[in-house]
Amino acid sequence: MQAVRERLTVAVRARSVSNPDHIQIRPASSTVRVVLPPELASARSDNQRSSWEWTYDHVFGGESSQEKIFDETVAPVVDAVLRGYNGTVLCFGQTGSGKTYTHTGSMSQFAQRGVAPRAIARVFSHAASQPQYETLVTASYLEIYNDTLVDLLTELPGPGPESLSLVDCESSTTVRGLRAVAVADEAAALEVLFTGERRRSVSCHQLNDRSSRGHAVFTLSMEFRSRVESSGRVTRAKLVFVDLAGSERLKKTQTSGCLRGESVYINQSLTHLDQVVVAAAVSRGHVPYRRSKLTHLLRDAIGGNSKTLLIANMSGQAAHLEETIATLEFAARARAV
Ligand SMILES: Nc1ncnc2c1ncn2[C@@H]1O[C@H](COP(=O)(O)OP(=O)(O)OP(=O)(O)O)[C@@H](O)[C@H]1O
Repeated sequence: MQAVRERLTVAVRARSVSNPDHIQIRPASSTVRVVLPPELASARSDNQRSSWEWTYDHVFGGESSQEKIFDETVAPVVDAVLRGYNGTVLCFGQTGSGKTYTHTGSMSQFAQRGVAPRAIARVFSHAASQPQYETLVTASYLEIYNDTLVDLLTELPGPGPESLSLVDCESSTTVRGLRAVAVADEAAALEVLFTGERRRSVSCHQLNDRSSRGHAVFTLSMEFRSRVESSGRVTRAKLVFVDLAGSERLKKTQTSGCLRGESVYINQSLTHLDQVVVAAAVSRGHVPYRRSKLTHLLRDAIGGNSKTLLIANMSGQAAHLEETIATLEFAARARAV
Protein backbone atom coordinates (compact mmCIF):
# COMPACT_ATOMS: atom_id res chain seq x y z
CA MET A 1 0.00 0.00 0.00
CA GLN A 2 1.27 3.48 -0.80
CA ALA A 3 0.67 6.67 1.16
CA VAL A 4 -1.96 8.79 -0.56
CA ARG A 5 -3.40 11.00 2.18
CA GLU A 6 -5.27 13.92 0.74
CA ARG A 7 -8.16 15.74 2.29
CA LEU A 8 -11.12 13.46 2.73
CA THR A 9 -13.47 14.05 -0.23
CA VAL A 10 -17.05 14.93 0.69
CA ALA A 11 -20.12 14.64 -1.54
CA VAL A 12 -23.66 15.62 -0.53
CA ARG A 13 -26.64 13.89 -2.11
CA ALA A 14 -30.20 15.11 -1.54
CA ARG A 15 -32.94 12.54 -2.02
CA SER A 16 -35.49 15.16 -3.08
CA VAL A 17 -36.12 18.74 -2.09
CA SER A 18 -39.62 19.60 -0.91
CA ASN A 19 -39.18 23.33 -0.23
CA PRO A 20 -36.58 25.26 -2.25
CA ASP A 21 -37.17 28.38 -0.11
CA HIS A 22 -35.51 26.58 2.76
CA ILE A 23 -33.13 24.09 1.12
CA GLN A 24 -31.17 25.15 -1.94
CA ILE A 25 -28.99 22.54 -3.63
CA ARG A 26 -26.46 24.20 -5.97
CA PRO A 27 -24.43 21.57 -7.83
CA ALA A 28 -22.70 24.19 -10.04
CA SER A 29 -21.00 25.84 -7.04
CA SER A 30 -20.98 22.65 -4.91
CA THR A 31 -22.87 24.47 -2.17
CA VAL A 32 -25.94 23.82 -0.07
CA ARG A 33 -27.85 26.68 1.55
CA VAL A 34 -30.38 26.13 4.33
CA VAL A 35 -32.69 28.84 5.68
CA LEU A 36 -34.88 28.02 8.67
CA PRO A 37 -38.54 29.04 8.43
CA PRO A 38 -39.47 31.74 11.01
CA GLU A 39 -41.29 29.31 13.29
CA LEU A 40 -38.18 27.11 13.61
CA ALA A 41 -35.78 30.06 13.79
CA SER A 42 -37.73 31.67 16.65
CA ALA A 43 -37.71 28.37 18.54
CA ARG A 44 -33.91 28.51 18.67
CA SER A 45 -32.10 30.69 21.22
CA ASP A 46 -30.98 34.18 20.04
CA ASN A 47 -27.35 33.32 19.54
CA GLN A 48 -28.12 30.47 17.16
CA ARG A 49 -28.14 30.99 13.44
CA SER A 50 -31.07 30.72 11.12
CA SER A 51 -29.25 30.29 7.80
CA TRP A 52 -26.17 28.37 6.64
CA GLU A 53 -24.19 27.82 3.49
CA TRP A 54 -21.65 25.03 3.13
CA THR A 55 -19.27 24.13 0.30
CA TYR A 56 -18.34 20.52 -0.48
CA ASP A 57 -16.41 18.69 -3.19
CA HIS A 58 -19.62 17.57 -4.93
CA VAL A 59 -23.29 18.37 -4.44
CA PHE A 60 -26.09 16.37 -6.08
CA GLY A 61 -29.81 17.12 -6.21
CA GLY A 62 -32.64 14.60 -6.27
CA GLU A 63 -32.51 14.32 -10.07
CA SER A 64 -28.95 12.93 -10.07
CA SER A 65 -28.77 9.36 -11.33
CA GLN A 66 -26.96 6.47 -9.68
CA GLU A 67 -24.62 6.48 -12.68
CA LYS A 68 -23.69 10.15 -12.20
CA ILE A 69 -23.02 9.69 -8.48
CA PHE A 70 -20.75 6.73 -9.22
CA ASP A 71 -18.89 8.28 -12.14
CA GLU A 72 -18.15 11.58 -10.42
CA THR A 73 -17.34 10.42 -6.89
CA VAL A 74 -16.68 6.69 -6.48
CA ALA A 75 -15.01 5.80 -9.80
CA PRO A 76 -11.88 7.89 -8.92
CA VAL A 77 -11.60 6.01 -5.61
CA VAL A 78 -11.89 2.64 -7.42
CA ASP A 79 -9.24 3.75 -9.93
CA ALA A 80 -6.89 4.71 -7.07
CA VAL A 81 -7.40 1.25 -5.54
CA LEU A 82 -6.56 -0.32 -8.90
CA ARG A 83 -3.26 1.62 -8.76
CA GLY A 84 -2.50 0.08 -5.34
CA TYR A 85 -3.99 2.53 -2.83
CA ASN A 86 -6.55 1.71 -0.15
CA GLY A 87 -9.97 3.31 -0.64
CA THR A 88 -13.04 3.80 1.54
CA VAL A 89 -16.53 5.00 0.63
CA LEU A 90 -18.74 5.94 3.58
CA CYS A 91 -22.48 6.62 3.29
CA PHE A 92 -23.72 8.78 6.17
CA GLY A 93 -27.03 10.49 6.95
CA GLN A 94 -30.39 10.48 8.66
CA THR A 95 -32.54 7.36 8.58
CA GLY A 96 -34.41 7.06 5.28
CA SER A 97 -32.16 9.57 3.48
CA GLY A 98 -30.91 7.09 0.87
CA LYS A 99 -27.66 5.60 2.20
CA THR A 100 -28.48 1.99 1.27
CA TYR A 101 -29.96 3.19 -2.03
CA THR A 102 -26.63 4.91 -2.77
CA HIS A 103 -24.55 1.95 -1.55
CA THR A 104 -26.44 -1.05 -2.98
CA GLY A 105 -29.33 0.49 -4.90
CA SER A 106 -32.02 -1.71 -6.34
CA MET A 107 -31.23 -5.41 -6.64
CA SER A 108 -33.80 -5.81 -9.42
CA GLN A 109 -33.37 -2.71 -11.63
CA PHE A 110 -30.01 -2.55 -13.37
CA ALA A 111 -30.03 1.23 -13.89
CA GLN A 112 -30.76 1.71 -10.18
CA ARG A 113 -27.80 -0.32 -8.94
CA GLY A 114 -25.71 1.46 -6.35
CA VAL A 115 -22.05 2.33 -6.05
CA ALA A 116 -20.88 -1.03 -4.64
CA PRO A 117 -22.12 -3.17 -7.59
CA ARG A 118 -20.80 -0.56 -10.04
CA ALA A 119 -17.40 -0.64 -8.31
CA ILE A 120 -17.35 -4.45 -8.59
CA ALA A 121 -18.00 -4.19 -12.34
CA ARG A 122 -15.19 -1.65 -12.72
CA VAL A 123 -12.70 -3.81 -10.81
CA PHE A 124 -13.34 -6.89 -12.96
CA SER A 125 -13.43 -5.01 -16.24
CA HIS A 126 -10.07 -3.46 -15.33
CA ALA A 127 -8.70 -6.94 -14.46
CA ALA A 128 -9.84 -8.26 -17.87
CA SER A 129 -8.09 -5.38 -19.63
CA GLN A 130 -4.76 -6.09 -17.86
CA PRO A 131 -3.77 -9.65 -18.85
CA GLN A 132 -0.17 -8.94 -17.82
CA TYR A 133 -1.36 -8.97 -14.20
CA GLU A 134 -3.04 -11.73 -12.26
CA THR A 135 -5.72 -10.08 -10.12
CA LEU A 136 -6.92 -12.01 -7.07
CA VAL A 137 -9.99 -10.63 -5.33
CA THR A 138 -11.62 -11.66 -2.05
CA ALA A 139 -14.80 -10.21 -0.56
CA SER A 140 -15.99 -9.95 3.04
CA TYR A 141 -19.11 -8.48 4.57
CA LEU A 142 -19.29 -7.38 8.19
CA GLU A 143 -22.04 -5.79 10.24
CA ILE A 144 -21.50 -3.88 13.46
CA TYR A 145 -24.78 -4.41 15.28
CA ASN A 146 -25.17 -3.04 18.83
CA ASP A 147 -21.35 -2.84 19.00
CA THR A 148 -21.03 -6.56 18.14
CA LEU A 149 -19.15 -7.72 15.03
CA VAL A 150 -21.27 -10.02 12.84
CA ASP A 151 -20.02 -11.92 9.76
CA LEU A 152 -22.77 -11.59 7.14
CA LEU A 153 -21.26 -14.37 5.00
CA THR A 154 -21.40 -17.28 7.43
CA GLU A 155 -24.13 -19.02 5.40
CA LEU A 156 -21.73 -19.49 2.47
CA PRO A 157 -19.79 -22.80 2.33
CA GLY A 158 -16.55 -22.68 4.35
CA PRO A 159 -15.30 -22.97 7.92
CA GLY A 160 -17.83 -22.34 10.70
CA PRO A 161 -18.35 -18.93 12.33
CA GLU A 162 -15.66 -17.73 14.71
CA SER A 163 -15.96 -14.93 17.17
CA LEU A 164 -14.64 -11.80 15.50
CA SER A 165 -12.19 -9.31 16.94
CA LEU A 166 -10.45 -6.14 15.78
CA VAL A 167 -6.70 -6.33 15.34
CA ASP A 168 -4.41 -3.34 14.77
CA CYS A 169 -1.99 -3.72 11.90
CA GLU A 170 0.58 -1.09 10.96
CA SER A 171 -1.73 1.62 9.67
CA SER A 172 -5.14 -0.02 9.56
CA THR A 173 -7.40 -2.28 11.58
CA THR A 174 -8.46 -5.73 10.39
CA VAL A 175 -11.12 -8.14 11.64
CA ARG A 176 -9.72 -11.45 12.89
CA GLY A 177 -12.01 -14.40 12.08
CA LEU A 178 -13.96 -12.60 9.32
CA ARG A 179 -14.57 -14.79 6.30
CA ALA A 180 -12.94 -13.63 3.05
CA VAL A 181 -14.48 -15.34 0.02
CA ALA A 182 -12.42 -15.65 -3.17
CA VAL A 183 -14.40 -14.14 -6.07
CA ALA A 184 -13.24 -14.96 -9.57
CA ASP A 185 -15.55 -12.66 -11.49
CA GLU A 186 -18.18 -9.93 -11.27
CA ALA A 187 -21.08 -12.38 -10.84
CA ALA A 188 -19.38 -14.13 -7.90
CA ALA A 189 -18.62 -10.80 -6.18
CA LEU A 190 -22.22 -9.60 -6.68
CA GLU A 191 -23.49 -12.87 -5.22
CA VAL A 192 -21.42 -12.23 -2.07
CA LEU A 193 -22.62 -8.63 -1.85
CA PHE A 194 -26.29 -9.58 -2.18
CA THR A 195 -25.98 -12.56 0.19
CA GLY A 196 -24.62 -10.18 2.82
CA GLU A 197 -27.29 -7.56 2.01
CA ARG A 198 -30.07 -10.10 2.61
CA ARG A 199 -28.59 -10.99 6.00
CA ARG A 200 -28.32 -7.43 7.33
CA SER A 201 -30.40 -6.46 10.36
CA VAL A 202 -33.29 -4.37 9.09
CA SER A 203 -36.54 -3.20 10.70
CA CYS A 204 -39.54 -1.17 9.79
CA HIS A 205 -40.19 2.16 11.51
CA GLN A 206 -42.08 5.36 10.81
CA LEU A 207 -39.44 6.81 8.44
CA ASN A 208 -38.24 3.71 6.56
CA ASP A 209 -39.83 0.30 6.07
CA ARG A 210 -36.39 -1.31 5.56
CA SER A 211 -34.19 0.58 7.99
CA SER A 212 -30.66 -0.74 8.55
CA ARG A 213 -30.08 -1.41 12.24
CA GLY A 214 -26.32 -1.90 12.03
CA HIS A 215 -23.31 -0.45 10.21
CA ALA A 216 -22.44 -2.58 7.16
CA VAL A 217 -18.86 -2.89 5.92
CA PHE A 218 -18.31 -4.59 2.53
CA THR A 219 -14.64 -5.07 1.61
CA LEU A 220 -12.96 -6.12 -1.62
CA SER A 221 -9.32 -7.07 -1.03
CA MET A 222 -7.13 -7.26 -4.11
CA GLU A 223 -3.73 -8.62 -5.02
CA PHE A 224 -2.09 -7.71 -8.30
CA ARG A 225 0.78 -9.96 -9.45
CA SER A 226 2.79 -9.33 -12.59
CA ARG A 227 2.76 -12.28 -15.01
CA VAL A 228 5.65 -10.81 -16.99
CA GLU A 229 8.13 -9.50 -14.39
CA SER A 230 10.22 -12.17 -12.73
CA SER A 231 10.52 -10.23 -9.43
CA GLY A 232 7.15 -11.66 -8.39
CA ARG A 233 6.23 -8.31 -6.77
CA VAL A 234 2.71 -8.30 -5.36
CA THR A 235 0.68 -5.12 -4.82
CA ARG A 236 -2.19 -5.31 -2.32
CA ALA A 237 -5.07 -2.87 -1.97
CA LYS A 238 -8.43 -2.74 -0.24
CA LEU A 239 -11.70 -1.11 -1.27
CA VAL A 240 -14.11 -0.67 1.64
CA PHE A 241 -17.78 0.38 1.46
CA VAL A 242 -19.43 1.44 4.71
CA ASP A 243 -23.21 1.85 4.78
CA LEU A 244 -23.76 3.44 8.17
CA ALA A 245 -26.97 2.99 10.11
CA GLY A 246 -28.95 6.24 10.05
CA SER A 247 -29.08 8.78 12.83
CA GLU A 248 -32.62 8.99 14.11
CA ARG A 249 -34.79 10.98 16.49
CA LEU A 250 -36.73 8.50 18.64
CA LYS A 251 -39.76 10.80 18.58
CA LYS A 252 -39.87 10.71 14.77
CA THR A 253 -39.17 7.02 14.26
CA GLN A 254 -41.58 6.16 17.10
CA THR A 255 -39.50 3.16 18.09
CA SER A 256 -39.85 1.21 21.32
CA GLY A 257 -38.49 -2.00 22.91
CA CYS A 258 -35.59 -3.63 21.02
CA LEU A 259 -35.76 -1.08 18.23
CA ARG A 260 -35.31 1.72 20.74
CA GLY A 261 -32.19 0.03 22.16
CA GLU A 262 -30.80 -0.27 18.63
CA SER A 263 -31.52 3.43 18.01
CA VAL A 264 -29.70 4.42 21.17
CA TYR A 265 -26.64 2.40 20.07
CA ILE A 266 -26.79 3.80 16.53
CA ASN A 267 -26.95 7.41 17.74
CA GLN A 268 -24.19 6.84 20.29
CA SER A 269 -21.84 5.23 17.76
CA LEU A 270 -22.46 8.08 15.29
CA THR A 271 -21.66 10.59 18.05
CA HIS A 272 -18.35 8.76 18.59
CA LEU A 273 -17.71 8.90 14.86
CA ASP A 274 -18.33 12.66 14.91
CA GLN A 275 -15.96 13.11 17.88
CA VAL A 276 -13.23 11.14 16.12
CA VAL A 277 -13.69 13.15 12.92
CA VAL A 278 -13.39 16.42 14.90
CA ALA A 279 -10.29 15.15 16.74
CA ALA A 280 -8.67 14.03 13.48
CA ALA A 281 -9.45 17.41 11.88
CA VAL A 282 -8.02 19.59 14.64
CA SER A 283 -5.13 17.56 15.98
CA ARG A 284 -2.16 15.65 14.72
CA GLY A 285 -1.94 14.07 18.20
CA HIS A 286 -4.19 11.55 19.92
CA VAL A 287 -7.42 10.61 18.16
CA PRO A 288 -9.74 8.38 20.25
CA TYR A 289 -10.33 5.73 17.57
CA ARG A 290 -10.90 3.01 20.15
CA ARG A 291 -13.98 4.73 21.53
CA SER A 292 -16.19 2.31 19.56
CA LYS A 293 -15.76 -0.63 17.19
CA LEU A 294 -16.94 1.54 14.30
CA THR A 295 -14.30 4.24 14.81
CA HIS A 296 -11.61 1.65 15.57
CA LEU A 297 -12.36 -0.10 12.27
CA LEU A 298 -12.42 3.21 10.40
CA ARG A 299 -9.02 4.37 11.74
CA ASP A 300 -7.34 4.19 8.34
CA ALA A 301 -10.31 5.76 6.54
CA ILE A 302 -10.43 8.79 8.85
CA GLY A 303 -6.83 9.51 9.75
CA GLY A 304 -4.68 7.05 7.82
CA ASN A 305 -3.59 6.58 4.24
CA SER A 306 -6.88 5.51 2.72
CA LYS A 307 -8.35 7.57 -0.10
CA THR A 308 -11.68 8.27 1.54
CA LEU A 309 -14.97 9.54 0.16
CA LEU A 310 -17.85 10.49 2.43
CA ILE A 311 -21.27 10.61 0.78
CA ALA A 312 -23.57 12.57 3.08
CA ASN A 313 -27.16 11.67 2.25
CA MET A 314 -29.85 14.16 3.20
CA SER A 315 -33.61 13.82 2.86
CA GLY A 316 -34.31 17.33 1.53
CA GLN A 317 -37.75 17.29 3.13
CA ALA A 318 -38.75 20.41 5.09
CA ALA A 319 -39.98 18.15 7.89
CA HIS A 320 -36.40 16.98 8.49
CA LEU A 321 -34.58 20.32 8.38
CA GLU A 322 -32.90 19.95 11.77
CA GLU A 323 -31.55 16.49 10.87
CA THR A 324 -30.43 17.81 7.48
CA ILE A 325 -28.48 20.61 9.19
CA ALA A 326 -26.84 18.05 11.50
CA THR A 327 -25.84 15.91 8.48
CA LEU A 328 -24.47 18.91 6.57
CA GLU A 329 -22.52 20.13 9.62
CA PHE A 330 -20.96 16.67 10.06
CA ALA A 331 -20.03 16.61 6.38
CA ALA A 332 -18.39 20.05 6.72
CA ARG A 333 -16.38 18.86 9.74
CA ALA A 334 -15.28 15.75 7.83
CA ARG A 335 -14.06 17.91 4.95
CA ALA A 336 -11.58 19.53 7.34
CA VAL A 337 -9.86 16.18 8.09
N1 LIG B 1 -32.27 9.07 -4.69
C1 LIG B 1 -33.30 8.21 -4.54
N2 LIG B 1 -34.12 7.95 -5.58
C2 LIG B 1 -35.13 7.07 -5.47
N3 LIG B 1 -35.44 6.41 -4.32
C3 LIG B 1 -34.67 6.64 -3.25
C4 LIG B 1 -33.57 7.54 -3.31
N4 LIG B 1 -32.99 7.55 -2.10
C5 LIG B 1 -33.69 6.70 -1.33
N5 LIG B 1 -34.71 6.15 -2.02
C6 LIG B 1 -35.71 5.19 -1.49
O1 LIG B 1 -36.05 5.65 -0.17
C7 LIG B 1 -36.20 4.57 0.73
C8 LIG B 1 -35.24 4.76 1.92
O2 LIG B 1 -33.92 4.74 1.42
P1 LIG B 1 -32.76 3.93 2.13
O3 LIG B 1 -33.23 2.64 2.71
O4 LIG B 1 -31.62 3.89 1.19
O5 LIG B 1 -32.43 4.91 3.35
P2 LIG B 1 -31.28 4.78 4.44
O6 LIG B 1 -30.65 6.11 4.55
O7 LIG B 1 -30.38 3.64 4.13
O8 LIG B 1 -32.14 4.49 5.74
P3 LIG B 1 -31.76 3.73 7.12
O9 LIG B 1 -30.69 4.53 7.78
O10 LIG B 1 -33.04 3.76 7.89
O11 LIG B 1 -31.34 2.35 6.75
C9 LIG B 1 -35.91 3.31 -0.06
O12 LIG B 1 -37.15 2.78 -0.50
C10 LIG B 1 -35.11 3.80 -1.27
O13 LIG B 1 -35.26 2.98 -2.40
